[in-house]
Amino acid sequence: MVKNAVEIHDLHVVRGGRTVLEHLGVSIGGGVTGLLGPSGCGKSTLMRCLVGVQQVEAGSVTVFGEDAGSPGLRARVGYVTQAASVYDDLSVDENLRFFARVLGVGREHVDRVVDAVDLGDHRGQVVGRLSGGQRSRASLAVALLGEPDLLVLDEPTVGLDPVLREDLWALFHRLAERGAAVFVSSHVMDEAERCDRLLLMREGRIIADGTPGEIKEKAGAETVEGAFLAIVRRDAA
Ligand SMILES: Nc1ncnc2c1ncn2[C@@H]1O[C@H](COP(=O)(O)OP(=O)(O)OP(=O)(O)O)[C@@H](O)[C@H]1O
Repeated sequence: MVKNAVEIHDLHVVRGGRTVLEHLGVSIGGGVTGLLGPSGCGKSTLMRCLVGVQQVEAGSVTVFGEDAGSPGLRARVGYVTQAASVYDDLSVDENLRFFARVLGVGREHVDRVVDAVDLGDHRGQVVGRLSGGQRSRASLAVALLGEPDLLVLDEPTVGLDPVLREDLWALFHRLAERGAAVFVSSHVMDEAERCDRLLLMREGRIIADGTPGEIKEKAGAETVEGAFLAIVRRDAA
């Protein structure tokens, strides 16, 4: 199990003249860590910092001891954005074989990741004709090709039906059990319970950090959503 996959210190990000992340500090280790907060609170921006594609005003982000985005991290970090990152005019198989070549991994990995995301029945189908959920699973399959030690998943379950959501969360836990650090964002509070550790975010700051149980207990709330509201009200008082 990875202990401190990610170390963030005093991270400050301004986008479009607005402060989006405010002197944020946090470490992320093994297991499934959820980043939850309302739309626009800065989740995607934080994830972009982890993979080294966000311009930052101040602070540092290291991943496995190296600066985020370093070439040495390329094979160790898998990143799935909200937009599908596969080619629409290629089939699932063709996409995976192409990315396997780019990443320098053997073809046998294609079978593994197709099974992992349960796209076996759609291998030969052109991605442009898949449903939104199937397309996001194809993107996830690409991210799994290199067997990353850190998986950064930006709202991977948006638009998926409850059964697929359940399957994907089970997959995240299987990956974490095999030793990967899995960092998943969501703005759906009912996904919180599925995380080993939760970071609640609001307006560029982390306002709670703990297991779902710890966060609820500390806030005196029955649900994570209730805890979020209680913390916001307490902060405003
Ligand atoms: N390219 C950009 N230029 C300027 N500002 C941006 C840009 N992208 C995002 N922002 C702003 O940064 C803030 C944080 O956006 P971000 O996408 O990180 O939020 P989020 O929590 O991921 O939201 P969502 O859940 O809706 O995806 C928002 O106020 C947004 O308007």
